[in-house]
Amino acid sequence: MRKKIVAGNWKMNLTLAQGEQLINDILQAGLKLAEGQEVVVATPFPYLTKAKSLLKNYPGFYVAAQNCASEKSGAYTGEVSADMLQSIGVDYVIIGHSERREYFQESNAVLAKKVDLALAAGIKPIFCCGEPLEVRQSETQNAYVSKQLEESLYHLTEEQLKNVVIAYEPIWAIGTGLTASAAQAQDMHAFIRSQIANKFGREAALHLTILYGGSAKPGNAAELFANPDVDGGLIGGASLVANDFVAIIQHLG
Ligand SMILES: O=C(CO)COP(=O)(O)O
Repeated sequence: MRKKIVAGNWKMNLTLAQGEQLINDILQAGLKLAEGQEVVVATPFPYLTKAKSLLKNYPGFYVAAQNCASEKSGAYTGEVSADMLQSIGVDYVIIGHSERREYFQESNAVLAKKVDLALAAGIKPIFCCGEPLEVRQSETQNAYVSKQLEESLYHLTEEQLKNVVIAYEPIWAIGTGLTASAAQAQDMHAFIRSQIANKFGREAALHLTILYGGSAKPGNAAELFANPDVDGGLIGGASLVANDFVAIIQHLG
């Protein structure tokens, strides 16, 4: 069966000391992860090594970067490559978060290159997709998301896709307190799975972990995770509070 994942995206928050405290508080909760369940913490780049060393003796706990470069190496001042992330033991990398798409003009084509470099380095991409409010209001979200998948993932082989996680994050629900309803999440996740089945086959689609992100919190996680095509969450704000993050993980079931 496919993996169930709760991933915390810290974004550009916390000092190293605060991040360390947060991880220690999460570990203190003594979570018992069931077979196939994973917890991922996506920290800022400078904390990844520390996060990895704190989590390395805890089976089922992994670290993620929040981005990687779209080039392999070379004169790209300020960039961090997938190979560098691999060399410090990073397990996952978030690719195509809507904040990167919006503020750093990351196109579907650039994201396809990042996905390729991450996979080549042995790091699993958490590929984000999701529509802005006006697209949802015009009820064209399926076509919008489908194009994101097509242009960044459809060049992969079925074998490569096995190492990709998809996160559906409707932009209108990110940091707004507005959550997609359980039915809206399920509808989109089922749609994404059907698109993947059409392109890569039924087996690949059944194996694919699809996370929901956007104002997920302890109070709505159970309802969201109860849907057959929602395999966990990518959590922003609530991942910065140990008790909330732990409560969300517990709702994985
Ligand atoms: O962007 C998100 C996770 O990547 C979601 O953020 P919030 O949970 O703060 O809405």
